[in-house]
Amino acid sequence: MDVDIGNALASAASPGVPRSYLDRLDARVADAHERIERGMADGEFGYAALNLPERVDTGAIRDAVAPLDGAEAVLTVGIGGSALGAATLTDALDTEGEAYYLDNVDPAQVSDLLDDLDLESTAVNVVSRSGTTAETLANFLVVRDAYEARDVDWTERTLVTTGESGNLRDLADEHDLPVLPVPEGVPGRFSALSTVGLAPAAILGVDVETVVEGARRERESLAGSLYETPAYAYGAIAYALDARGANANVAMPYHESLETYAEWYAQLHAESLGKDGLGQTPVRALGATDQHSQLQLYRAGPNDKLVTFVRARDGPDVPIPEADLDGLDYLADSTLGGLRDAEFEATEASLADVGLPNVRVTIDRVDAASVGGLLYGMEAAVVLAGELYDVETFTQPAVEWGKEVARDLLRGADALDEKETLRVTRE
Ligand SMILES: O=P(O)(O)OC[C@H]1O[C@H](O)[C@H](O)[C@@H](O)[C@@H]1O
Repeated sequence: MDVDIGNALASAASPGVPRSYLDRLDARVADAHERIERGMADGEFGYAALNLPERVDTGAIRDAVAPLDGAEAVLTVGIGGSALGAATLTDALDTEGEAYYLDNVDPAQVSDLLDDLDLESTAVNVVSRSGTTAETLANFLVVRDAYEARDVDWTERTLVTTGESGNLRDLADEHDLPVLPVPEGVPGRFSALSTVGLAPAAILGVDVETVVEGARRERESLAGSLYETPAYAYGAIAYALDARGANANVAMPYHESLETYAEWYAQLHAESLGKDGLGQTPVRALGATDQHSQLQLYRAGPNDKLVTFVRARDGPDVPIPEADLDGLDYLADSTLGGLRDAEFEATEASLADVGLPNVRVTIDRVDAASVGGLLYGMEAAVVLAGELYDVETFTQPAVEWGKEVARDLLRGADALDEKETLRVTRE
């Protein structure tokens, strides 16, 4: 990936980052890079994720998914990092068959989806790093029950990806289900390029080797200067802008197929950097759609955000048919891609015009190699930012707190504290 951070400099934006500060920050980037390389070399928790392009065994993934060959759909049951990386890949890339995700415990959604699916031809992919996540286990039990109710053998259609122990591992052992291991030292939100993210894509015919190859090329670009490393340039500018008041980080891809990427990035960013009272609030947006909703606020609201555009240089296109209509002459000889590009450039210019910092991330195409590179690059950006913020990038204690409390409530514990109430009701 390439990044253009020009519109985030103090010469173009307010808040903006002075070049002289970036030059000084680059010395810290060099130190952070050394720390990251050391963590990678030692396989330290979290840093090990950046080794995945060299370490992930796509052959083992292919072997594990082989029994599911012929499935027309894959239903992944997982949540957070155990669903978002896979969903980003299967939404971005062409698949042979449909990918569905149960990453919520909404009863209406779960039953509607199960009612609609042809379970006979649907593979089930259950993913939980810890093997204990309540939502995932509950959904899996409901899915299993639905297969049994329709007399379809779920054990022949299920693949599990989990750790060495936990409830999910026990279930897999009990029913002799094929199990892919979660990689050592890789937190869920950094697992897109591992068994966790790649297995559903592999079942659906995605060229996962090329995804990994794209990530490997991005890995090769990691060097001790933000001026040489697109991923670090992005991580450094986001960090420096946050310190200057850009407290929101808007991911705005200009490709419908990258809409889920913005969700993936939101988790990666928020869980990694939202610590010790620090961190930008991630916002998901989609170009050109959100030009017709959120853009009003971006241009005319407070200058408290960084907008990150993600777009491909090249891709499929559709000509806009001629129409003999007054006022539509500007569409003559144009294409949908041309219109989208013009809208992107107009949006970028409109934000630059009011000094709202924005960054342009460019990939070659929305294809396996480029998406692999994008995911890897953004992971490296977040790891670098974590070093600059000096936070514990790879933990998520605040999320764990909520998980514990939910479990206690289900076990019958009383509400923790008296909740303050001020109810306003209709007469
Ligand atoms: O893969 P699991 O152990 O089921 O965890 C799923 C998700 O659970 C929690 O919410 C964590 O904060 C996430 O980082 C994780 O991705």
